[in-house]
Amino acid sequence: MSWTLRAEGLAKSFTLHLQGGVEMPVLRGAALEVGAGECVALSGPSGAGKSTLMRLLQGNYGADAGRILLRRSDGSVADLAQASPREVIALRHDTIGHVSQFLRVIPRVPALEVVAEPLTARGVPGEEARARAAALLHRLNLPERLHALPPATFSGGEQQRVNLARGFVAEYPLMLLDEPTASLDAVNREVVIALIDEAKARGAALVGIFHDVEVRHRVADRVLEVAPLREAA
Ligand SMILES: Nc1ncnc2c1ncn2[C@@H]1O[C@H](COP(=O)(O)OP(=O)(O)OP(=O)(O)O)[C@@H](O)[C@H]1O
Repeated sequence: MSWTLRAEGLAKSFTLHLQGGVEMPVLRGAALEVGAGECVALSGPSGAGKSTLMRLLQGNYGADAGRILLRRSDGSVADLAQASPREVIALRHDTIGHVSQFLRVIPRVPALEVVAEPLTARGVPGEEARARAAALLHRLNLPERLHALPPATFSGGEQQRVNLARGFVAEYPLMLLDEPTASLDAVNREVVIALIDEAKARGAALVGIFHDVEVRHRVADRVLEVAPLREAA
């Protein structure tokens, strides 16, 4: 199986300015390879560095050392760890899909537009993009009356479903899922499990943090243990 994500030798420390600039290492020599159609779950105790690793894979944090190789849909390979801010934005546009627990949106943009945006940004005509966005929102049981409203006032679970629809509406080679079912009821949790299975079937590589053990068990092909550094040392 060919890899879509290959990260190696990743290191990340934080500088604690409130404690006299002391350096706190969180990751050292972290490595992860994920193939097309595979889902890897990050596990490990609270504070071990799972979210930090996810942020590195998303290009939110710069790595102190290491490589994050990504295979784009045209077969070319990019190193996210060496990418310029402009290249990071381009990779998020066409290669890295992301679903976080919390929705960050531009104020006053309706939910339907929030979900359709990754498609229109790729050149899909507006009407088709909105139709695909609406179909996904329906599948996630978001009431139609909410589609035209900005999600700022939505409940936690409604916002999470908008976030999920935005993440799954376009076909990214790599999907990063940070607690994608945290605020969902059992019915919508099943929808998310089906969306993950479909993404795997079309050849996406997925990395997720799933605190819901049943969800993790059902979607993950492998579990990567992230061990706390100070205990590991
Ligand atoms: N921006 C930051 N500045 C300083 N320290 C940070 C920062 N982000 C994370 N840390 C620290 O790095 C360590 C790892 O945090 P991280 O959020 O990656 O853990 P986690 O495994 O995702 O934990 P949880 O399961 O509780 O979400 C923690 O000790 C945390 O306090």
